[in-house]
Amino acid sequence: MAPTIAIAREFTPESELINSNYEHIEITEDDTIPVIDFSLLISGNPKERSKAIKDLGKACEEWGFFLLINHGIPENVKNSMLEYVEQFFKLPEEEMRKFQGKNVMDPVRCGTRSLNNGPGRTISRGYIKLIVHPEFHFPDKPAGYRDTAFEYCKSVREIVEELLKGLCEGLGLEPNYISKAMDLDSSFQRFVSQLYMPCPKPELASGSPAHSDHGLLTIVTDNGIPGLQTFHNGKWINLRPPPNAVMVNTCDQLEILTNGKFKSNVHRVFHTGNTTRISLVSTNGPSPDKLVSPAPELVDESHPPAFAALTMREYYERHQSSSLDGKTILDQVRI
Ligand SMILES: O=C(O)CCC(=O)C(=O)O
Ligand SMILES: [Fe+2]
Repeated sequence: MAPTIAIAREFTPESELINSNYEHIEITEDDTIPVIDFSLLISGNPKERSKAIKDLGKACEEWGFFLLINHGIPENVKNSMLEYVEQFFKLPEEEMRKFQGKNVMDPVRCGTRSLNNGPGRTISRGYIKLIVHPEFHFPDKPAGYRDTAFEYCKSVREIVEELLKGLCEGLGLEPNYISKAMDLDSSFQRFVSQLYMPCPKPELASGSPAHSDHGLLTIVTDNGIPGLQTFHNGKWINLRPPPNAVMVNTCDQLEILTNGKFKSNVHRVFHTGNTTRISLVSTNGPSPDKLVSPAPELVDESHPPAFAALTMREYYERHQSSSLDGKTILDQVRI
């Protein structure tokens, strides 16, 4: 079942391990995680919509994270996607090798990642990372995966567009401000699917490192096996979303664009136990060649520009070729 191919940069030699600032921190639960009802956001009822817009802005300011319900992604599409991911990682090694990719900007990359987070603390996960917009790159195996994924990624873009409209309105900007300024007709959308192997020795478990995402908003769903944690008020919060909710992260370029008003979310995966976690992660960002800097409308004497401009492409390249610990890349452009 375990995929065995690997990409060199995905292995971090012990000598290069970063001493994370996010280790040895309390892990807790929090029942005040914001929940946004998408049906109210797109509702024709102005009162409902304006309440949803207010809650959405508050979630991005205070958490950089929220659960989204009534989002309209059909349950059967999500379930098929999860099944296809499982089938994909069962493909024979020589089939998978075709999708391996060679460098971080390749539109199709898959492999395994073993994270060596200290003596005996190794986890294994299979991943496939695909650029799905403006051009749709996707493996042709297993049969049906590509077509279902096309629908799934399109639904995600539509949701993101509506969320961004709501966020713009909340900021006092024209609803299509971000869409126009960041040329979202050719938005940079990436689809990542990860399969976290069971970790039979829970005391040794770790997961993907603490990081914030590139892009504007990330939409995450999973197979119901928990593992994702968000960093909030100095603690790690376990996320246990109800099955009908998707998880949404505010990402670095939304923090840049809003000149720091919305905070990108630091999160990680901490997977333990005898179960396999599968996640579907879609990052949604500006058009690859767009220079991303604070919106002039959100800059004034008391809010000087907090970030230097960088293209989406360059930001992504840095993000993919660095060892991340929290907001590593955002800190590089912070003024
Ligand atoms: O696998 C997950 O649940 C989330 C992974 C993640 O944070 C990412 O791919 O950026
Ligand atoms: Fe992430």
